[in-house]
Amino acid sequence: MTSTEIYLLLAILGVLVVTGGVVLARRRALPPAKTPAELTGEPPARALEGATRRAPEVPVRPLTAEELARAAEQERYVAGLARTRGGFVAKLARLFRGRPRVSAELREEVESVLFTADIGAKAAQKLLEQVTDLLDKSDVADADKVWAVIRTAARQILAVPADPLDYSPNPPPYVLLMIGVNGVGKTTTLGKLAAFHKAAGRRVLLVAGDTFRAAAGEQLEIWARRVGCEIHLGKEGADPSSVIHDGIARGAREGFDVVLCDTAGRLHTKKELMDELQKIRRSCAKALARARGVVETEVRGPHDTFLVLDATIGQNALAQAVLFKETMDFTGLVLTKLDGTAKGGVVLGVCDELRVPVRFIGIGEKVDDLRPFDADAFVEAMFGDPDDARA
Ligand SMILES: Nc1nc2c(ncn2[C@@H]2O[C@H](COP(=O)(O)OP(=O)(O)OP(=O)(O)O)[C@@H](O)[C@H]2O)c(=O)[nH]1
Repeated sequence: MTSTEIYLLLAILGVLVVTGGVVLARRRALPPAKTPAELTGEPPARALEGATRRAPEVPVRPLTAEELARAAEQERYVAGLARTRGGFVAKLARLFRGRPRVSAELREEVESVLFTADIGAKAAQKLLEQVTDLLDKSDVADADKVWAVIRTAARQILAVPADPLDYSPNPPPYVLLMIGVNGVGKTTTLGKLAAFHKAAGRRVLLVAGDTFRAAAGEQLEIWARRVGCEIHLGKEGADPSSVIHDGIARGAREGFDVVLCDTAGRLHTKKELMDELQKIRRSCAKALARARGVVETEVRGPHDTFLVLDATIGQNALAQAVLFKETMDFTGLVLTKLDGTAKGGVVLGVCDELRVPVRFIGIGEKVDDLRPFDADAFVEAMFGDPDDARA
């Protein structure tokens, strides 16, 4: 090796040593690489988990028994009112189908549906006014808005202000008189009501005040056996006022919580039969006054009198109720057979016209096919989700 070659080799070695020293020195000067924990600021275990973690799963809370019962109840309500929903509500829904925006021209069509529905002219007018108001504000309105306006107006009509029923008067028993035209469902409703009270733990006495028709007493006896409650029967052809008076007196004497009195069906046009109802009402007052130890004039009548209306006759039920009211006071309404008719919209008509609360509705013939009336649940079942109804 020549001396030149030796110098060259030494120079290369020198460069290498210096470069290596610089790199080592720089490495020492750099802080160590951060761990995932240090980068995220989380404790080490959680930070490492985080690298493989998915979005947190929201635990599905099982429904409570109460929520399940409520959902089942609404489902039953909806099923029971399926035919009613198929009436004017379905017709309205068809008008809005496929029209996300509706013009004022639709007003006439809405008017025609409402006024041919079995909801009575006044209720129809109220619903129409709401729709017109909305359409007047602009040339076109969102179909959803029109639908919502109809729902809200229907709810306002149905929500007749009323105190909740008081089944615990002091002293007991609570006395209810059931009245109405023949075949509307008085006896059946009483049987279902007996079951309703029994389930609530009340002692129930049924009173067979329909002494006109022998089969009526037997029908009520069948209900009493089915429900497991007692019955007070008069002789066939006996004066219904006296049978009902004695039934209430027995109810008070024997410590019943609830006394439910049936009456014979009658047409509101038959004066003598309507007079008989007045006499029955006075007998109730007399029996209750005795039970309370007060003078008769201090009691007006039974705690409640329910007029039963058959929804399948539509607007005729409304006319019936108006005429009944002229001669006999009633504190509540029961609309039966809503399961079998597209004319259930009459509920709107009677609520609007009479401003007497609907207390129960019948949605079938079975013992549990009676429902306390609830305006919200009814509107929900009738109008439901607009998209569903318009589909
Ligand atoms: N589908 C259906 N049928 C009902 C309902 N309520 C009563 N009914 C039926 O209507 C018919 C007449 O019922 P009743 O209870 O006998 O009527 P009522 O008013 O006592 O009759 P009268 O004693 O003759 O005045 C029976 O066949 C009942 O089963 C209901 O909500 N839905």
